[in-house]
Amino acid sequence: MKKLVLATSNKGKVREIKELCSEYEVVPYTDLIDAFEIIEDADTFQENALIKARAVYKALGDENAIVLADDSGISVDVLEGAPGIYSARYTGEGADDKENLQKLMQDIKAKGVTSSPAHYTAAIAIVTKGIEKTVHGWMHGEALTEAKGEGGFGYDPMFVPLGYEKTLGELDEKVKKELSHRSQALKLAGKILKSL
Ligand SMILES: O=c1nc[nH]c2c1ncn2[C@H]1C[C@H](O)[C@@H](COP(=O)(O)OP(=O)(O)OP(=O)(O)O)O1
Ligand SMILES: [Mg+2]
Repeated sequence: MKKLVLATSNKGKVREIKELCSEYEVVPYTDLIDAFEIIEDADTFQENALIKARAVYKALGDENAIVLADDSGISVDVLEGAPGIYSARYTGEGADDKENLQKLMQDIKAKGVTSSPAHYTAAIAIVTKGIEKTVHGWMHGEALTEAKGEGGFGYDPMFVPLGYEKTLGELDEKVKKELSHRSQALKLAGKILKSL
């Protein structure tokens, strides 16, 4: 079984990527080396995913390692696409998921609406010997001003996927597994991984 090293410290991502890449041995990099800070200072999901994958590839010091990074976030139409690449830092550096979720609901409410069209983006970067590739996936839907359910992570309790009436916090995890930005991007990443 080919080993994929994940350049992430987000447990929700690790859980989902393990589920979605079951034909690989998926290992978070922190199982192999000490966690270190990676500054995600680019302007796009794509570049930030590459920054993470390159940093971990270099730190591992194993040229045959295959490293996969995910940079993702939610963009809300009524907020002109915010928080976008700043989703993890919406309430500041070191913010937690709950604080970010509360702020996003408040900011939508402050626009005088109770929901807004929104979408998640995931950029996946794959870095290995002589190769750097990126792909994207999206999930469209509606961002609510009310959090419902405990499923998923991050902004999922306030996000209703297009075609559904419940949030990702409430829906069976199979729905997210099928539809998510991450699963769409990983389907494409799978084609790259097969060619390695
Ligand atoms: O499926 C998702 N369901 C809910 N929320 C999500 C999802 N996907 C991304 N998000 C949110 C969480 C975080 O606020 C930001 C990702 O930020 P992002 O920098 O890519 O990840 P992170 O800092 O948590 O971990 P790391 O950089 O180590 O991979 O978007
Ligand atoms: Mg991050």
